Amino acid sequence: MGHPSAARTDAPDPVIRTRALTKRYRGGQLAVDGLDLTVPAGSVFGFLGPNGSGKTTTIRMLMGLIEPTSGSARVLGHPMPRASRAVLPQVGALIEGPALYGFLSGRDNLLRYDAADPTADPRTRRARVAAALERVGLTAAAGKKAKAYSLGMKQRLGLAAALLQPRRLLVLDEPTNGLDPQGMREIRTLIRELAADGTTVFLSSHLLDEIEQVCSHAAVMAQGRLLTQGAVADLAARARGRLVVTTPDTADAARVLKEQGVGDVVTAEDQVSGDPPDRELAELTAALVAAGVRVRGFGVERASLEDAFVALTGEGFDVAG
Ligand SMILES: Nc1ncnc2c1ncn2[C@@H]1O[C@H](COP(=O)(O)OP(=O)(O)OP(=O)(O)O)[C@@H](O)[C@H]1O
Repeated sequence: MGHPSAARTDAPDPVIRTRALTKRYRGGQLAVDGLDLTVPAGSVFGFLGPNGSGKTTTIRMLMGLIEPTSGSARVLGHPMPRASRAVLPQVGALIEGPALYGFLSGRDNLLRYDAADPTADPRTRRARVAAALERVGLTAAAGKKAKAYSLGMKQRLGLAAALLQPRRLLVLDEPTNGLDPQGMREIRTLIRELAADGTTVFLSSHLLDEIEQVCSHAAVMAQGRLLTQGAVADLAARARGRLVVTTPDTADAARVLKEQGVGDVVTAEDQVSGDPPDRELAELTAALVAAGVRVRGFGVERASLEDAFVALTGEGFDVAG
């Protein structure tokens, strides 16, 4: 610290960094509130939050589509929206569903899209379109009219449009929204492949399990504010797992666990669970056995990202919508 020129030679600059980024819409709605986001290079970064938590508003600010009310955003090291013209050609974006012409084939949609891009080389257009179609698995369907495409195929065509040029960053807003499980799997596989090629992927989602499946890093939003961010493994590990005792003697077990300092003891059928105390678990089993509790199972269940979310907010993750 204190030596900016030396700092530059350290870890690569984050691909996205925001400082106190805030957006208040004209109607007065505070959609994003003092957001400090850091997206490391090479990550698959999940931007997680229930509907209305400010994800799309943040993405629109990052892409220079709307001005922040206050605070700042840097993408690929440059300030947005000021450096949009330098930054956006290096960013592939899929926001609010791809804009497609239904009467054109998938291939012709991409040719047209590429022709509208002043930075795209017309001499390599056909080859780049063919490569992008191949990349998303649409080569066989390339001649079909886009209106005949399934939602999943349309979404893949949108991704192909984002991949017509080499990109350092892909920004995908709810890329699996509305897709059936098969379509979701296809998009997730594609995201993993793109990340393996070294592209940083920033994707928003309201699905916890999606983030756990594809992302290396995540940020959790609620009501416009950042609750936490970091490596997915660390986020889950930060939430302590639940101690679970399986026994026919649930009332006795619950009493003993409380006496032993276990918090938040909950009984459900033949199981009693609670927050594990900071002490030797063997002492707990000994106390249970000494009290005559028949212990059929005893262990600490690994915490999931959902546990971490619940621990942070004190409420469940709303996956509705
Ligand atoms: N153009 C707008 N004018 C006024 N308020 C808006 C506008 N766009 C979004 N909002 C409000 O800002 C808040 C955040 O919305 P935003 O779309 O960013 O959330 P989100 O997390 O992306 O949710 P979703 O997944 O539903 O898109 C919401 O309360 C929303 O109603």
